[in-house]
Amino acid sequence: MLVKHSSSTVLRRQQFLVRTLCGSRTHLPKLIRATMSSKSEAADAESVLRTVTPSLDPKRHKGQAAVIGGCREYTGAPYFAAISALKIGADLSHVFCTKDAAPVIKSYSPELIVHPVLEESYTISQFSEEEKRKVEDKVIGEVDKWMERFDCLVIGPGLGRDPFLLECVSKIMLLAKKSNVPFVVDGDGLFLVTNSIDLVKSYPLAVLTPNVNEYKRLVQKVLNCEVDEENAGDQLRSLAKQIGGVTILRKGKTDLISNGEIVKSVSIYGSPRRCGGQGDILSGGVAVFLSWAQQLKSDPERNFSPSESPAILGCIAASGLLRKAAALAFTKHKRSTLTSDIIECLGESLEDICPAS
Ligand SMILES: NC(=O)C1=CN([C@@H]2O[C@H](COP(=O)(O)OP(=O)(O)OC[C@H]3O[C@@H](n4cnc5c(N)ncnc54)[C@H](O)[C@@H]3O)[C@@H](O)[C@H]2O)[C@@H](O)CC1
Ligand SMILES: Nc1ncnc2c1ncn2[C@@H]1O[C@H](COP(=O)(O)OP(=O)(O)OP(=O)(O)O)[C@@H](O)[C@H]1O
Ligand SMILES: [Mg+2]
Repeated sequence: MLVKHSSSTVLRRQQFLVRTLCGSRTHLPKLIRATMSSKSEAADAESVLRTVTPSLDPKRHKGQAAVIGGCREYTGAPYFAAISALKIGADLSHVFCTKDAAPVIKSYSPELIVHPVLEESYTISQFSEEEKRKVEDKVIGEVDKWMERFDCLVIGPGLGRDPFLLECVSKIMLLAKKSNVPFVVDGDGLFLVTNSIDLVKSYPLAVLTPNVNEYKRLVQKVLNCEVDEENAGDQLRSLAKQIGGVTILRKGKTDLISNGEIVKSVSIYGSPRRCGGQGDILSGGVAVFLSWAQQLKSDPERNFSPSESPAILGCIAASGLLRKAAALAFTKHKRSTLTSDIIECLGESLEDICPAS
């Protein structure tokens, strides 16, 4: 069993140090000072959530999200991302996964539309190159016929790292870009993108949501250096700029968000419980809030300033909501808090900030 190392003991120790020191920033431990002094502006996540979340209007069309992910090893991650998108407000949520993963994901919930279309190398190992190309075309075609219905994609939760599957997913990214569909890249999608940065470079509707490992690999590959905690905000800005202004949400105790121009931070709420799957909830949330923010942008009565990029707003809103739901779930379940408990708290948390009526 893989157990995620909890950083809460370290954090508790740091918080204790902050309280016992005399309050001057110059006396704070280096790591804490670094987080506080990085050039980022604290976002008002609740206000962004109120701005971006639409009222429930029966005239609106069905908003659809799709998750590209789910393979033999991982069925939880795509489920968490897709069900979170639904719980937050998507009207339909699709999952495109491998044939082995599909019945499992379907069995978790009848709410999801599950497409068993992705193929891994082992299923085509006997095929000639030409036959493999035909399979690839079929996979791409299966996704393409749905593409125009999607308001946003999440690419990567539980995708795995099979080379043939990742090759197909890189073609799906090209399709999404051609159709101007925004996408959030997470999990193994980031493994793919880190090795082929051009897939997302300069696409303004791409959001990358790296965790600590994924961020480290991105920094090493793109900036050719190590993660610099002392200048976390500036380094994130450089990274996003270097990738042509894509938006990056660097997950951590404080979530940092940049599009190469501005750097925002979200640190309200949160939970000390680090159960796996919280990043998947976040990716589904970013997809929904990003597509809502994009709809706001197209409203002629709204004047969008550069700091109100839909991708940035989507990240701030999703981060604020996930952290609130995680905090609420923790008050109820304490040490036994699981990702599904946090998902159950998404509705109550959003309702608290943006009542439905
Ligand atoms: N219940 C589930 O199904 C969950 C599945 N998850 C999925 O699990 C996958 C991995 O996510 P993590 O956050 O654990 O990923 P990480 O990249 O943080 O680490 C995963 C593991 O992969 C190893 N690794 C690192 N570089 C590698 C490489 N080049 N080739 C092969 N292995 C390498 C690391 O040693 C580590 O043990 C993602 O697809 C993610 O979405 C997670 O979202 C958590 C929940
Ligand atoms: N140390 C922390 N303290 C409080 N909240 C945190 C901490 N680290 C991460 N988070 C919150 O949890 C969210 C998910 O981040 P995390 O680093 O767990 O992602 P992940 O590793 O991709 O998760 P997953 O297990 O789903 O793959 C972040 O957006 C952040 O809001
Ligand atoms: Mg993850």
